[in-house]
Amino acid sequence: MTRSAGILTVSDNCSRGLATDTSGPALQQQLQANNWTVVHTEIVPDDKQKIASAVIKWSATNCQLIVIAGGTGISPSDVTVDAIKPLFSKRLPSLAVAMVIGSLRITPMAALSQVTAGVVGCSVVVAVPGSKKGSVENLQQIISVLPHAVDTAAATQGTRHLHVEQPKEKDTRVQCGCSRPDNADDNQAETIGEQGTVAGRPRKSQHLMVSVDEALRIVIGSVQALPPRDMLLSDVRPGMVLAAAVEAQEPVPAYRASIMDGYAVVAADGPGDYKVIGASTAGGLAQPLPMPLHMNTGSIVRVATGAPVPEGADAVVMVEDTQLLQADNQGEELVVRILAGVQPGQYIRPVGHDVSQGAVLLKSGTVVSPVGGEIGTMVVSGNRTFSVHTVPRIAVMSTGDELSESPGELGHGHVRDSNRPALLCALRALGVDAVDAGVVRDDPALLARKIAETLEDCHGIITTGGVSMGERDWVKPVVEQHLKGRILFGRVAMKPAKPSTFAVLPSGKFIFALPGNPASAIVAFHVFSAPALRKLSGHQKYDGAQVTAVFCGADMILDRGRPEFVRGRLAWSSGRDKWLVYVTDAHQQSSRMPSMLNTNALVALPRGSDVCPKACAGDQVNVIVIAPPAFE
Ligand SMILES: Nc1nc2c(c(=O)[nH]1)N[C@H]1C(S)=C(S)[C@@H](COP(=O)(O)OP(=O)(O)OC[C@H]3O[C@@H](n4cnc5c(N)ncnc54)[C@H](O)[C@@H]3O)O[C@H]1N2
Ligand code: MOO
Ligand SMILES: [Mg+2]
Repeated sequence: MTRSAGILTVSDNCSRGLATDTSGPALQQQLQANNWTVVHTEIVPDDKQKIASAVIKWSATNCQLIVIAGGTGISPSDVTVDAIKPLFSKRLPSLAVAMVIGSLRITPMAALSQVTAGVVGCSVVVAVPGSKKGSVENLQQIISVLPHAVDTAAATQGTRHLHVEQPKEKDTRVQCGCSRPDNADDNQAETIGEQGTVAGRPRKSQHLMVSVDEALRIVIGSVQALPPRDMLLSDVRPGMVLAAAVEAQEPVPAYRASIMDGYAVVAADGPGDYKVIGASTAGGLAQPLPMPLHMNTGSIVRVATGAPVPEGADAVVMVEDTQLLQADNQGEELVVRILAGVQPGQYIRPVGHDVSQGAVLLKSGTVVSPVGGEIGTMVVSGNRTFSVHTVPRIAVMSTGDELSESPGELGHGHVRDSNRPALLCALRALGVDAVDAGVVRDDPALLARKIAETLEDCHGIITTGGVSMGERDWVKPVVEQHLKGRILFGRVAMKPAKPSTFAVLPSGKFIFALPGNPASAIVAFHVFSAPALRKLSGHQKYDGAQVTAVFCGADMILDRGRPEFVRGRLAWSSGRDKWLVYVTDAHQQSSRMPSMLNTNALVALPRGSDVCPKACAGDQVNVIVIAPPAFE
């Protein structure tokens, strides 16, 4: 029986093409010789996010073994271990010990390596040194036990129970992804109720509580910028990101242009009376001389702002600095007096004055802003099409039997579906192609079908509701059991939005399963989904506007249980010459949609304690800016 493996080479030099990867091919040969099928190979730089991203991606494809070569040393650039450790649902320290003991027999240098192993999802991940010899020698120490290791990891995943579908399954513990099988405090394995019934539902969350930073790292590591495509300017919208630099195909202006309405003159002629021999108007219409206009010393040509300056002229005189001496009976000017002295070059924009041909006007990665400057500059460049990252197509689905879509009277126990319109609006503001996937009832089979159908033509989906501990909170089990997705986190230490969930499906598409409480859904969207969507859209800076030099306008009580994202209003205080942030609303319950009103910043408050119960007016706090700050 062959098993699947991926080999990830971590090396700055190899990824830049400055060195040849010899470890990857050597490991591939070694694995194949031991009956493994190598299904993925990739080279990434020493970059935590890129390493974590590859591991998450391969793990989501059910790749059984992931061998990472490189970045396990002790230099500052060695980040492999830091990148993968937070992803482990289980550490496998003895595999690392076996590698070290075996390698020490070969070289004392093995004492300096940080070889590591653990479980990510259903994949066993092993990090070995980057040298060809070191990587092969280390893997050799454990190669005989790896088949058993991956089978056990996979079998454990197989016991993952869905409380609706496997009523006989006793063990409610979760063994994969972000679940925490080994945390007795947080998981109550035994229940007295029959599985598949309300009484038999798990009475503790099955999902590891991760920090906001960790959750964000996982999200960002799981998505990549969508590929570029050529686009006509008329299709470019704010929020789109250029995937290639834009160079000027032509100079601007393409001809010597007048800066003023007046007369083109020969500067050396100086003040005096001159015959007007023609006109150059914007658009280059010339009368009576043919284009290009040419004039000689002793004569002048009437010019408009932006019109071509005739050949032979080297300055423009403003009409205000002239006097009309003679006109014909059709009203045409015949003789004009130049009143003031003239400097050569005055009021003429030379060719290429604004934009020189070949200049890089917009760099790759430029985000098209609503200001209009990027679109205008793209036009000016003279290009027809532009390489732009594909815009993510993201669906929003509300889940819940209680949700009403119609504006009429509400039935008892029903609530209006506010999350979906709110998130569709937030998505559109990001420049994302937002798809309304409607409301779906709390029915696992229906939910699975609707999510799968929606994802057929979307890159990802945002659902709200059904991710907590209720007996009709089906979204997490549906993702894992029906859709075979990998939940990368299912609880985050934050208030609101604790049950925020992120999962990747075997297709590589993702699900943000956000809590149903309206403020929770919107906060989680801005903290997790928005950065991911910016990255997907091609933004090079995607982590949101995290600002630190902001001060509390008034005291803010700190929550004792969880770090809190308080809905805040950030405004420039001209009186105090500072950015101050105030809580929008004293009622910050996650059920209260109006707490989002006037919010332009999420204030990231730490957990409170007896020693530090509040952030005081004037204290510096961190905020995530989610809408333009105010000037009040
Ligand atoms: N035993 C526990 N109960 C709850 C926990 C917990 O840890 N243990 N967590 C609480 C937290 S925190 C949150 S947040 C919510 C999350 O709930 P769900 O994601 O399961 O969402 P629902 O149960 O479906 O709904 C919660 C609430 O939100 C309203 N809702 C849902 N969808 C919408 C919508 N589209 N528009 C407007 N309002 C919506 C729904 O009617 C409920 O009132 O769980 C806590 N419980
Ligand atoms: O996390 Mo929930 O959003 O506190 O209500
Ligand atoms: Mg619930």
